Amino acid sequence: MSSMPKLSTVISWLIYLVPVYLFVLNPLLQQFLPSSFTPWNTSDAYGSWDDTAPGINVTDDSFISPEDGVPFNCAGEPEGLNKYTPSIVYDGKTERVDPTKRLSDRALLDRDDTVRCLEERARAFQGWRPNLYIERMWAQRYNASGHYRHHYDWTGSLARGGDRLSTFMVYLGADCEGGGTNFPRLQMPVGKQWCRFLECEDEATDEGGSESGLGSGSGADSGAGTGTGGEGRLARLKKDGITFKPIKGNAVFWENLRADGTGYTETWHAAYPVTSGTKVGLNIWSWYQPPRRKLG
Ligand SMILES: O=C(O)CCC(=O)C(=O)O
Ligand SMILES: [Fe+2]
Repeated sequence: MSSMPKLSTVISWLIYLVPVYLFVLNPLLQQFLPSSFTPWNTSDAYGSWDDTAPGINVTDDSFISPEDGVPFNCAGEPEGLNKYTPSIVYDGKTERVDPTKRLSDRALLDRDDTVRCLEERARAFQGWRPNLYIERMWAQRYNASGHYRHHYDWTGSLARGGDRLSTFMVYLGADCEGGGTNFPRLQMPVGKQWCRFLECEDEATDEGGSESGLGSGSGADSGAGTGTGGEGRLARLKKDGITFKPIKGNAVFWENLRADGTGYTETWHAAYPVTSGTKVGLNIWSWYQPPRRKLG
């Protein structure tokens, strides 16, 4: 006949098991499991990554801007803009120039006082979040017919090491027609006050037929179709979510990743074609990459 163990027996088991867990099992588990699987790691909501994944080299200063402690002065004058070269598209594996998807030129910004100040403000804005790295900044110049078709800024690569957590889309120059930043999956907010920042339907009717080349097609990777002036633009506005007007000095901020590390599909967006003049954009991208645990 089986009988319940005595309370004193259970207590003596515990006396042996607790140190075995604390000093043997727990250190072993910490060593072999990614910290996302260890419930006591609550320092960050993101966590399902693969310990064997390399991620990017977060000290590679051609990709990110390491916090190197170099002093800077926020009142400094902007200095360095390198030569413009054609912009590239990246599918998570390879980089290439593809003007059907992205037609613009880009120039790497030197990390002068102004850029360092922007990096610091971007970190502060996001609460000095741990494991967040500001990518090197590139200016993007769009001349007439320059555009960037609908895409995500994230690639779903967190499990392979890291991904783009957030985007500041800054309009450095907006001496142009067209060139709005479109989010087809977002809804127009209520209230005329938004028309300062977003394209509004009644503006489209007032304007008549001056704008073209702004249609957005449908399905994956649409964007640079053709429009038909006021009427066409009104129809487009009705079905095309929201479009931020490029206004010099303004910026749009959004987060790309959910708390579980997957990408928001609502962030599908495009740079609509510039129809005349020049737009200069600046992406301030924050790369999130938890530290790798060294095995062995
Ligand atoms: O220029 C814009 O309006 C958007 C640019 C963009 O989405 C990008 O560079 O990833
Ligand atoms: Fe983008």
